[in-house]
Amino acid sequence: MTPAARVEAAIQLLDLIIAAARDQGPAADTIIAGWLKARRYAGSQDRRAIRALVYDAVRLCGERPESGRAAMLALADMRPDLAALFDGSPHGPAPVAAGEAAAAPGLAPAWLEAMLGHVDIAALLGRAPLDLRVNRLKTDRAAAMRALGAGQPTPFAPDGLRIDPPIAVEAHPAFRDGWIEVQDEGSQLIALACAARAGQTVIDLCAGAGGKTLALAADMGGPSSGRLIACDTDRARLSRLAPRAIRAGAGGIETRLLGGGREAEALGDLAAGADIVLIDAPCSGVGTWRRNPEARWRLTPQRLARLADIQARLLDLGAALVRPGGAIVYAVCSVLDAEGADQLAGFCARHPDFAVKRPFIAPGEDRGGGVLLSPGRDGTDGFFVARLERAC
Ligand SMILES: C[S@@+](CC[C@H](N)C(=O)[O-])C[C@H]1O[C@@H](n2cnc3c(N)ncnc32)[C@H](O)[C@@H]1O
Repeated sequence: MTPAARVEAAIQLLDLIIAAARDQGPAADTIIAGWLKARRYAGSQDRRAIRALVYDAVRLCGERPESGRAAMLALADMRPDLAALFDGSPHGPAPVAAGEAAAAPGLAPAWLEAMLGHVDIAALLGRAPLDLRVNRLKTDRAAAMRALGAGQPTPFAPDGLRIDPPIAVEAHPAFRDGWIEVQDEGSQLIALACAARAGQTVIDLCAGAGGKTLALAADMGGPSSGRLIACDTDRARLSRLAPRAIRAGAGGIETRLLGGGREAEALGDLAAGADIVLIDAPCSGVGTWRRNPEARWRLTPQRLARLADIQARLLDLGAALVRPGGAIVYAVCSVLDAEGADQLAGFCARHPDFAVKRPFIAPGEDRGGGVLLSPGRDGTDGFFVARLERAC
């Protein structure tokens, strides 16, 4: 493909990504993968170049742009090499018309930027390294580093490896043999905040495909040394846990599919019985903008309010599941107070029998009783995490 044709391809992709963000369609990565799959003529260099153009343009535009072309023109305003490619050549973008507007550069939609004064927003939009968690049920960090021939220990999580720039690890024997899982250091720290131990009853209330469940299983020395119950309302996600657990040598994890709004019924037998309840709640994902920068075009104040309602409900559900002396660990991959510090304040007002404890010694910044992790400060994705201990 010519350089101009790559720019035109990126414009077409941006149009799809903008529409998907407006209509709650698929994520940018999924759109790009599908689009490229259907265009076999694009070679590996074309693919890399198109992907880079798309993500550079997405990162540059804080508000959702009018069109892919407006987004690419914003990038071209900063890069004369790109501007020169709007030349009307075959398969390339049409020349810029007189008065044609480029999208305005920015960090985030104005309403969100106003809620993010306490974090480095530009760092939220930076490029993420690849973090791995070494599976202690199978190996240790030094052996995994030797097997991979790459990586450095992450600064805080004892089983973390950071690979920067990222490499494809899914095809590596160490991955196939269950030695490693792809997991941001922040997620590893959340599992560590649970301090799950052998013999305990641990509920992962929003387990998804089990990323943190597997870390909890490793901390428990394997789930057969206690009870580890992974729950979610999403059948497809939860069904991905079993094969991952087998690969990781962590068979025996119980799974429970919950009905949305009827979660308490499905968990009645566990009332006041858990040592630990991890609530890795559904959230806006503001803390993962490094990986999904277009997510900032999806969020609306209404959607944020709906998420906050679900989070408060899940916290109350968690409170009913914890035994006296047990703990809830509440986490969101968001740095918005509406999903973090404000949720914690509401919970404490509703449940005076719980006390807030710092979930780990380092890293993170204290915020409203919990801890905020952020890419600018801690090098992790953005998270809010809190540990709530129930009085004996
Ligand atoms: C942040 S994700 C969890 C990620 C997962 N813990 C991991 O480490 O990979 C939030 C999960 O909450 C689930 N969820 C949404 N509403 C729920 C509810 N009412 N009860 C339980 N899980 C819910 C979603 O399906 C989603 O998988």
